[in-house]
Amino acid sequence: MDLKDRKRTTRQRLFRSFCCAWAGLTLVVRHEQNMKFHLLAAAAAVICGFVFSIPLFHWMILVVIIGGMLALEVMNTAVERVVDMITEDYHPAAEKAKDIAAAAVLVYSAAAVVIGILIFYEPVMSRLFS
Ligand SMILES: Nc1ncnc2c1ncn2[C@@H]1O[C@H](COP(=O)(O)OP(=O)(O)OP(=O)(O)O)[C@@H](O)[C@H]1O
Repeated sequence: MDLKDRKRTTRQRLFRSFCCAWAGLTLVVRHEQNMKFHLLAAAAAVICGFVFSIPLFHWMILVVIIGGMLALEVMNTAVERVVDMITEDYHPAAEKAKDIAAAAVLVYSAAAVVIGILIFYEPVMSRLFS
């Protein structure tokens, strides 16, 4: 913490932290293709939630899954940026770091798909065959 930061009140520091986090989020949304895809998938899940009138508990699961997915994509982008800052040349360690960060997103995406099926299978089937 520098001298300028120490002079700030707690509320000012909190507000500044929020502004930095917001700037990071808008950066990822604007520049990352994968984030746009995740947002589209999240919007589709929310629309399906309304269409099939899923219960409150399922909404809660959906919110956790969507929030986790977006947060993980943000962290993946942060890892990519840090690696790019360290080296722009090909480096096996850079490759491993980026691949491992991407693997975290892949694992969570697979879990999200399974949960999506568990939530929507029954309402979709009953709508189709009723
Ligand atoms: N400096 C590097 N050295 C070695 N391999 C790299 C390096 N940078 C990227 N790679 C390889 O290329 C892949 C894609 O890296 P890149 O930085 O382009 O991410 P990206 O395609 O933008 O990822 P995402 O689609 O998640 O945003 C990495 O997973 C890694 O395998």
